[in-house]
This record gives sequence, C-alpha cells and structure tokens, in this order.
Amino acid sequence: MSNSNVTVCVRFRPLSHKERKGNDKVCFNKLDSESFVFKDERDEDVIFSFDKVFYDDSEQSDVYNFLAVPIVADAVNGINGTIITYGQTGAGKTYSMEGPSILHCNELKTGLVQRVLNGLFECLKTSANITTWTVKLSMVEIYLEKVRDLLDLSKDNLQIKESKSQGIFISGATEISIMNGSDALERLSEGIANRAVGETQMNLASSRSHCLYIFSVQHESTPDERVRAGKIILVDLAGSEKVEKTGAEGRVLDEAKTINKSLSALGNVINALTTAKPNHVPYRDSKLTRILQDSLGGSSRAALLCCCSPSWSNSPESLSTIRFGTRTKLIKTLPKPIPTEVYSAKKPSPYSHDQDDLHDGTLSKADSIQSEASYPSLDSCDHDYLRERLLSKLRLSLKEEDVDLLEELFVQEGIIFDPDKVVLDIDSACHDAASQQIAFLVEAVGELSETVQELTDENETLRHQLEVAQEIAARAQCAAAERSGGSLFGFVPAAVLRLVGFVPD
Ligand SMILES: Nc1ncnc2c1ncn2[C@@H]1O[C@H](COP(=O)(O)OP(=O)(O)OP(=O)(O)O)[C@@H](O)[C@H]1O
Repeated sequence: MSNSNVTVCVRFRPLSHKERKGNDKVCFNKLDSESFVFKDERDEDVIFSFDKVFYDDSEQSDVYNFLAVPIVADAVNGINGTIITYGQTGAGKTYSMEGPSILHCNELKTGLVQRVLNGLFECLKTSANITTWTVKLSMVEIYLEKVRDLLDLSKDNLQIKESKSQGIFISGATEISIMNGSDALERLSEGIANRAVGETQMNLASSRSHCLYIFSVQHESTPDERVRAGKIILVDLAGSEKVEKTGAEGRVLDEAKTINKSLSALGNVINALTTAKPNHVPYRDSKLTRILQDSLGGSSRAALLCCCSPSWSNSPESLSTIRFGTRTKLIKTLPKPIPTEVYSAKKPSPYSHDQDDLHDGTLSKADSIQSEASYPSLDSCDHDYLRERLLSKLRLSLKEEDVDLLEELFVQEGIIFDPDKVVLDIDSACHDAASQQIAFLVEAVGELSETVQELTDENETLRHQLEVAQEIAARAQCAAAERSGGSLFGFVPAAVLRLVGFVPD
C-alpha cells in the first residue's frame, strides 16, 4: 500500500486487434499484482514495483476501487484529491477516464469520471450527518499553456488565481451545479466534444491538450453544522510520446514541446511531494501544476495511473512512462535488478506468442518468483561501493558542498543505507537529485529577480524625487538672487516640498 499521499499505479491495456494481427509481442512479464519485469534501456530485465499494477484482464471497477474510492471519501470530508492518467497516445488514458463513451457504455466499461461522480452522490445522499450539499462541475483544457473553458469556448484564456476562502481557482471558469450523475454526464459530453485534438503522424485523433474535470463539493453536516468543501480534479493528460516519434513540425512541434515541459513540471512536483521534507515544490512551473497546487500537496490525496501499451513495438515509450511513475515515487518503486543467473534461465514466457522466443528476455512466472526469492542481499561492501558510485557521479555535475548536503539527505531518507531502498538506478537518482537542485536554483533566481525589480522601482522613485528637489533648489537659488528678503521657498507649493521631504516651518 502507499506510504504517502501519492498512489502510483501502472495499467497495461490489452493488445489491440491491429497489434494481435501484426503478431506483436507483449513487452512485460507479470510477477504479481504489484510488480512486473520489463527490459530497461540497456536491454536488461528489471523488476518494477508500484502500489498496484493493472494488467490486461483488469476491470474498470478494479481501477476505481483502488485509486479513486479513498479520494472520493476524502473529498466528502473536505480533503482535495487528484487522479491523473499519464502515458503515450493510445495507451488507454481516456479509456480509463471515460470508458469507450462518457454517455453510452455498459456498467463494466464505465470509466473513472462517471464512477467518481456516482460515488460522490452516493456518499452525499447516504451520509446520515450531511444535511445540505452542492456539487459543481467545471471542465477545462490546457492547450499550449492556455486554459480554455470546455463548457464555454468563448473563454479561451482563463487565469489561475488564489484566495484565502477558495484556495486555487480558475477565475471565470463556468461552474455548473449538478444534482445527479446523469445531469453531469450530459454537460461533460458537451465539453468532451469541444476538446482540442491535433494531428500527428502517429494518431490522427490524438489528444494534444490536458483535459481537467473539476468536481467541487460543499456540504453542511450535523452536529457541528460546519460547512466542508473539497474538490476532486481528474486529469486526462496529453500523450507523453517523444517529439521525434511523431515526426512533428511547426505548430505540432510547439504542442509537443509544451506538453513535455508541463509533464516534466508535473513529475517534479509529485517527486518533491514524495520527498520527506520538500523545501520547494515547483507548482508555478506550469499551468497544470498551478491548478493542481491545492489538490496535490499538503493533506490532499493524489493518484497517478501510468497507462502503457503492452506491445513490444511501443516498449521504449512504455518504459519512459514506467520511469515517470518510478521517478514520481522513488522510495516505493526503486527498480530491482534480476540476478544474472535467473534471467539467463531459458524457460518460455507465458506472454510470448512464440514459445521458443526468449530473445525478448521476459521471464516466466516461475522464473520471476524464483528471481524475487533469490535477490542477493547486499552486504556492507556493496552499499559502500554503490554509495561511492552515486556520490562520485554527483560530484561530476555538482559542487562538493552540494554533494555533501545530498549525501546527508539520502542518508536521512534511508536511500543510501537501507537495504530495501538502495538506489541501484544511479542514473535515475542522479537525474532526480540534479532536477531538485535545478528547481531550487530556479526559485532562487526568481526571488533575486523580484528583489532586483523592487530595488529598481525604489531607485526610480528616489531618482524622481532627486530631480524634483534639484529643480526646486535651482529655482530657489534664482528666486533668492532676485529677491533679497522673504521666504526662500515661498513660490514652491507645500505639497511638492513635502514630497521631497522638506517641511516648511
Ligand atoms: N483497458 C482497456 N481495455 C480495452 N480497450 C482499451 C483499454 N485501454 C485502451 N483501450 C482501447 O485502446 C485504444 C486507445 O485508448 P485511448 O484512446 O484511451 O488512449 P489514450 O491514451 O487516451 O490516447 P490519446 O492520448 O490519443 O487520447 C482505444 O480504442 C481504447 O478503447
């Protein structure tokens, strides 16, 4: 189970008809409901573990029950929550969110959006303590860093604001009060029809915007008659595929770059939140993270569903999605290597179409269980070696004192010395450490720029006052020369004298 307020899961969709027809192979090997084996960038088998892994036989209700039910219950208790689907185009993000259709699909295939709405109304209507309640919905998309109202397309550049009473909110976004799930779905289906789609060579109908469904709940309950407010934001992210793969140019290239930037910002925020004592969470790095600010951090709950294609031909993109998941939850999901002697064992994979085909490196269930049981327990020499490798790699790009600080942090976090949490993926750990350092520096630069701006403004005001004073002094000198008697500043208005700090008797 999750050890923080962020739950990270992976979902592999079934092979599509086209993939089956093309004899595409499956790129992972199931171990259990929390882990699977996947080839990494160096073509080595690695076990990845998450809070839960949903395989091709999982039901939509399994995903809802694990990821969303706690978030729905919390929202009714005034705690904000977020559910995010991440992955390349065609990996199953929208299917997980909406099912095949938001309005017309059978109970089995109904997606998270409909289930969350039904869950919310169920909680509100059946709670004996709740006396009055309201549920409001908004639906926006973020496209090229602009927030567009999907319920009113004339509002195409909404601003994100923050207030004490409302927290983070999208100023001017259409909010519709809803009384039941079917009312809500009617309105949401209008929003879905408005969702911007871009054309890429990969998928002509691939979504190039992030789509956000926002449900705000407010209710009064007995006996304290307190009003509680909570919100749930469901986010169907734009496809995470690499730009090169889509062969994009011009506007589509801009889309891809903006998407990559906001997805990195999201990763950095979740990563910072899963650190024991984050000193900086970079919410302001993108519109997406800014909107999610009070639904991701603090006491709120978040769930990330990393959607993957199961096919061998998409394995680099799936690995990238899996890596995103592991980076966002480093402590829980450190990949563990499989001992050499185990993955060299030649047994057929139950997922392979060709029983003799072992060059894909996947392991049979029996092998995998053996691999878990026979993990080498790392002795202190291994730890020292790994620690030194990690630190020397960090020294290449960071200052000595920063490396010392990071070392201290890693020890505090139990990353370096705890045998269960040893960082074996040095590259990934270095990348994360460097990202945090960069985020910290970016914030420092931001603060410095603000200070420079304030000083420049103050300087400008003083310069202006000095000019006025010089002008007055010059005119006073002339007047004094002309008139021998009378008040020196008799001709200067008192207000001007006060402005320059002179108080006449
Ligand atoms: N778990 C699943 N079970 C059955 N079919 C699925 C599942 N997941 C996805 N699919 C099917 O795979 C196809 C692609 O899925 P989907 O449209 O959800 O991808 P996506 O990640 O949202 O892509 P995009 O970024 O382009 O919106 C769809 O035809 C969908 O019905």
